[in-house]
Amino acid sequence: MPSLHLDGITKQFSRHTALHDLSLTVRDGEIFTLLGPSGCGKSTTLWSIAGLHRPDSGSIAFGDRVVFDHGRVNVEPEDRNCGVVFQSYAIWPHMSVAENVGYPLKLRRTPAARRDRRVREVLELVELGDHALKYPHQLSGGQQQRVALARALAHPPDMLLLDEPFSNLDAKLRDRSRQWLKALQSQVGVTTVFVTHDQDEALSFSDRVAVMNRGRVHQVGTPEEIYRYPADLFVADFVGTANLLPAEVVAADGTRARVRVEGIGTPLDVPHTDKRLGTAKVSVRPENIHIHRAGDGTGTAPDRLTVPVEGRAYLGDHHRYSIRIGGTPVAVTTTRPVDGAELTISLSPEDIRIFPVESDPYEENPHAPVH
Ligand SMILES: Nc1ncnc2c1ncn2[C@@H]1O[C@H](COP(=O)(O)OP(=O)(O)OP(=O)(O)O)[C@@H](O)[C@H]1O
Repeated sequence: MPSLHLDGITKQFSRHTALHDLSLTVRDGEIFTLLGPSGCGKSTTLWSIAGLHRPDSGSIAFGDRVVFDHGRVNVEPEDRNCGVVFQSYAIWPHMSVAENVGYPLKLRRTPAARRDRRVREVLELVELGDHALKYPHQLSGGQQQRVALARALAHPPDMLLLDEPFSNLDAKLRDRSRQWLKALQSQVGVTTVFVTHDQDEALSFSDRVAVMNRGRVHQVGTPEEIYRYPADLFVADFVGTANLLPAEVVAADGTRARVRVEGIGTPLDVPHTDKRLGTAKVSVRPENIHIHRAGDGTGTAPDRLTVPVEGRAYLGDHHRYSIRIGGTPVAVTTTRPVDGAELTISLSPEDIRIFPVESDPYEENPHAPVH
């Protein structure tokens, strides 16, 4: 299966720039997810790969095969050999399941006997072997989506492109469908680009993730890299829950920094590769805020803070507490409940990420239109 290379892709819609000089490499056989808020350009990227949008600059290659090079090459969508599945199932209501799945093969004039064999094969693959003669209205939403997937796989595609394919399914079915599709994808081994705005889906489903905002890629990494080492404030805030606290970097040597966090009495010594000093925000995940319990020297160390509990929620496998550090609302989670009206906490320097505020375009002007 080929890898996928996007180089310098820009796409304008009249005066609006949907993609800014976007470059990405998707490795052979991996599940690569485009994650970002609504309108950030995920679908535009996917459609450009499929040949349904024509970018205004840049190039796209499937392995060594250039399918788009602005002004020079533009391979028609039907010749790119992409299997595409959209959010709406887009299967034909007047055709049976087998006819839907066989349609791309019919278009390619595959002989009937070979077509029937392949249809049976892919229907087995998506576990719909017994439903070949049914019509879409006789199937559940999840089954209809599997028909769409079978149709995308009928003529083995070079790229599988999935645009929010689970978003019409309820939470439980969505979860089951993800697991099932992940197993299927590793069996088929097809290079897959997956679009979602759902961070849980992106983290649980992908080999690697590109986090996008306003037509730009902010970070590419494995789910763990994205979650544990967000590249900037936007990624920290968008992926998972992050408490963002105002801070001041007072010393930095390129490996560690001393940072004063508003509301914490003593400066913290944090791993940090940037040498810039001054205004910053620190991000700390709710599960990384340490709760000190009675009997372990509560309140004696200068880096500890005792604050009122402003809210509490039981969430099945963990408990969440709302507190404030300085004036900032902060969420803290723990698997062991805490009694009492106050919480004593500290921040572990190893779990803190520092983001210089000036360096983050999202932070400078989060609501500016992209032109
Ligand atoms: N055909 C079009 N004409 C004009 N503007 C468009 C067109 N398609 C997309 N856009 C704009 O380009 C930007 C990116 O849209 P895109 O659909 O790629 O975002 P997305 O990240 O997929 O969002 P969503 O999750 O809501 O589908 C948006 O501001 C959108 O309004």
